[in-house]
Amino acid sequence: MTAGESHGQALVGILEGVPAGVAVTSADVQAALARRRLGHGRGSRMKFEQDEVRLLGGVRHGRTMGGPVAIEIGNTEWPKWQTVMSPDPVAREALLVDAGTGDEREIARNRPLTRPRPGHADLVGMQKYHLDDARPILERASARETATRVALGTVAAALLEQVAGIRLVAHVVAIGPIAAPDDAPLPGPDDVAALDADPVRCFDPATSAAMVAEIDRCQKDGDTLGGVVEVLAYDVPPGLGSHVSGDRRLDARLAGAVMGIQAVKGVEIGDGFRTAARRGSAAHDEIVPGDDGHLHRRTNRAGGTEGGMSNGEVLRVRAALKPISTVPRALATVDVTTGEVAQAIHQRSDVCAVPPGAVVAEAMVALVLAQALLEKVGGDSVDEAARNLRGYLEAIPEHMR
Ligand SMILES: Cc1cc2nc3c(=O)[nH]c(=O)nc-3n(C[C@H](O)[C@H](O)[C@H](O)COP(=O)(O)O)c2cc1C
Ligand SMILES: C=C(O[C@@H]1CC(C(=O)O)=C[C@@H](OP(=O)(O)O)[C@H]1O)C(=O)O
Repeated sequence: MTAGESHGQALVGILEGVPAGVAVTSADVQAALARRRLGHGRGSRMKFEQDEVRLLGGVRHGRTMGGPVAIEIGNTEWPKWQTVMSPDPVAREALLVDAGTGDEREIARNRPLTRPRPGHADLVGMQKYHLDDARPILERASARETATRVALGTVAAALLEQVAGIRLVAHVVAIGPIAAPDDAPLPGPDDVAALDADPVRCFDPATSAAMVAEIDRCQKDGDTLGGVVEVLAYDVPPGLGSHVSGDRRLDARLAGAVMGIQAVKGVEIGDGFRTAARRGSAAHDEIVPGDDGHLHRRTNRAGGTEGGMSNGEVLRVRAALKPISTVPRALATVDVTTGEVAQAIHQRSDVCAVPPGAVVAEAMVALVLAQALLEKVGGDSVDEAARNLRGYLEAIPEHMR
């Protein structure tokens, strides 16, 4: 669960069900949040605002204790917003459009937002809550909230690695029309530093350069871009999730969690939509006996799930993000106070949020996998969960592994 607004004092996240003994520190969370701030095409806010992390509960001396983990992320821009976003009532005069400061930015902050942006939550939110100002809607719709998901995802990722050796990596495979070749090598878990160093989190250098150029062209044109990200999870044991009901299927749970990220409009597991165009003989992953006495797959088109369960292959989840809806060359809308045609709100925004989208998608996959792993193996501590996992895996007959 997360709470907090884009320009509020802080965001707060609570993660329940974490076993004791997961090694995690504020520095780990801070490092994950720093990765979410990276990416060519991010707006000016990413440069001047900082994420101030505080582990408020559930962790002692660098280890979880078994209770809910609570993480606060302070917004360092709060002093500028403390009147506009004050939780307690403020004097009416303080909210007048020009509260006497003459400062253009102050005036912009106080002005009611009456020109809803096509593609954002503004208009439908105003309709739903009977509002004539979009502020209360966009504050919570904003993807600022994804900072909290990444913070909680850090705990989930630590749990996955420490219980099961599962490691995740996320990368960008397309920005606008520029896509990495289908046969480009996949990044492994040891390639995270290289991806962090790439301006668009793309593993293919030539594609990365073309993506940066496309973002620059787009910015010059006063426009915005979307794209496609991919999350890979290595060493996921078979049997997480379940075939027995739709809501327990791992693929369904991954799709729901990833689709829940702001701006995500499509989710694929494995080859997803491309599989739909193939014949069955070219769509599935044949099972072959290996020289090592274990079972192997010739391919991994399924992307690590069959029948709603992880199948032991690398998990591959893709998400399509639409272009940012706060378009600098603003789109047509209506001013809801006058009914006149107008240009949509635009003060500042990201040109492209696909690289941070990859980091957020990784966090969501980590959260889903952590829950599915604990459902499978149980345990109140990391050691107990790891022991249970070993017991489960050892009980799979040798010739079936
Ligand atoms: C990391 C990230 C950053 C975003 N930055 C912006 C932004 O600067 N401006 C904007 O209009 N939308 C931005 N968005 C997208 C909006 O939050 C999103 O489009 C909006 O909440 C409406 O939800 P929907 O697109 O899922 O329908 C961002 C999304 C993500 C994942
Ligand atoms: C603050 C973040 O992203 C924000 C997400 C967002 C939106 O509408 O989703 C709009 C922008 O905020 P603002 O309008 O204040 O510039 C982004 O900067 C963040 O990711 O930390």
